[in-house]
Amino acid sequence: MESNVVLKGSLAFLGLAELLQQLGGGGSTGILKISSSWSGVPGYIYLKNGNPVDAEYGKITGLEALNGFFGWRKAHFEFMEEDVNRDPVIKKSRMELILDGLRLVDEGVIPIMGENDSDSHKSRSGPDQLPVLNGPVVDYVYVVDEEIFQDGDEIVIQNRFGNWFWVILEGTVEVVRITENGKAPILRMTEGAFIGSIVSFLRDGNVRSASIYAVGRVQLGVVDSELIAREYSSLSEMFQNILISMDKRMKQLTDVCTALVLKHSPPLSGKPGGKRFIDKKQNEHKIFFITRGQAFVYVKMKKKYIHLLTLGVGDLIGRIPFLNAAHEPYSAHVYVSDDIAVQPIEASVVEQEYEALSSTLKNMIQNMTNSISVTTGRIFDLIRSAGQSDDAD
Ligand SMILES: Nc1ncnc2c1ncn2[C@@H]1O[C@@H]2COP(=O)(O)O[C@H]2[C@H]1O
Repeated sequence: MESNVVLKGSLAFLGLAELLQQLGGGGSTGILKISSSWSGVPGYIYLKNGNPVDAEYGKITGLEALNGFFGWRKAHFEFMEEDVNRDPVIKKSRMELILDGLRLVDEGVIPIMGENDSDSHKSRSGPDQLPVLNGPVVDYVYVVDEEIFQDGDEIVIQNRFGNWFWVILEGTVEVVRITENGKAPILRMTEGAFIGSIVSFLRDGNVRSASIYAVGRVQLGVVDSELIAREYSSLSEMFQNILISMDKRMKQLTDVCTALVLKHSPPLSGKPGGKRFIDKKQNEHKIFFITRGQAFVYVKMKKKYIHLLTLGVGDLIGRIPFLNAAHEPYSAHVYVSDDIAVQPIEASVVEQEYEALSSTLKNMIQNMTNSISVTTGRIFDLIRSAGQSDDAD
């Protein structure tokens, strides 16, 4: 019974949001059991390939049960790796679940269990505490060389050219955006995470979008980029465009995160312009490429709209179910310019192509979606902590 427990600890140290990110990054399948002395019965979250598919708390199941767990602070967890044969009752992406769960706690919709109110923000990773991005077990088949870096070494230098990749074999690195206003630490990455932009093959020279430093001793595996480049060039144009658009999303999020860390240009608030394009009921399961005009992705927090992304021609609107990388439709609102024109995409066609990829390329794509998810989580934490001083209004 005890042998398949692969991770256990306290939610007071590792909040549920961070725990779900970690299990998600590793693509874990199994059951997360949460126990608290404040509750008579334990709760369960069922994960398949890193995504919560169902949850149970007594007679409460699905999304309602899962949301409630965001309010559990003085609780212990155990993750048991095993097959999960449940229909996916929870349809939202991991990122949407985390963002919504935290928002519902902030808004007081989900009560905090086992803690007095003044402590309620403490256990979540604070604005100065960097989230950590991990990855699945490393597949050594595509590792052609190994490199060692010591604490503080600069592994990647922002704005330099470079289009090779590493996978982290051991240790932790920190991603830092350098600007004229100062250095903005964005997040940390550890075992299994990839370093390097996935779309770098497309350009003559990939300009590094951030600097990366070793935190302690780090061992990196150099990824066989020729192998990846060959596979990448065999992808359909549509699939390549999806990856390019996801990479753009990640870079824009890193811009927003940087501005928040450096406390420059507070994120735009107020009612967005343009017309509403996508919401929970309408277009829920649809995906589109923009063929003309622009789309603006906003999240609503504490009655304010925060402008996260500007999407243009060739970009994707909507969520590809297995990719887990979009904020809309559940956690974000999309507004569009008057001249917008879009072309629908069939998710099943994209999925077929994805399923045929090598596990390495799949891992690299998942790494990008995890980066989007973790960076968004950090943005929300920064906004929340900045917003706490506004709460009095
Ligand atoms: N927000 C982010 N989340 C995760 N990794 C990032 C983020 N921003 C930059 N990086 C990493 O930092 C690297 C800098 O060089 P590249 O642009 O080639 O690829 C980038 C990514 O690997």
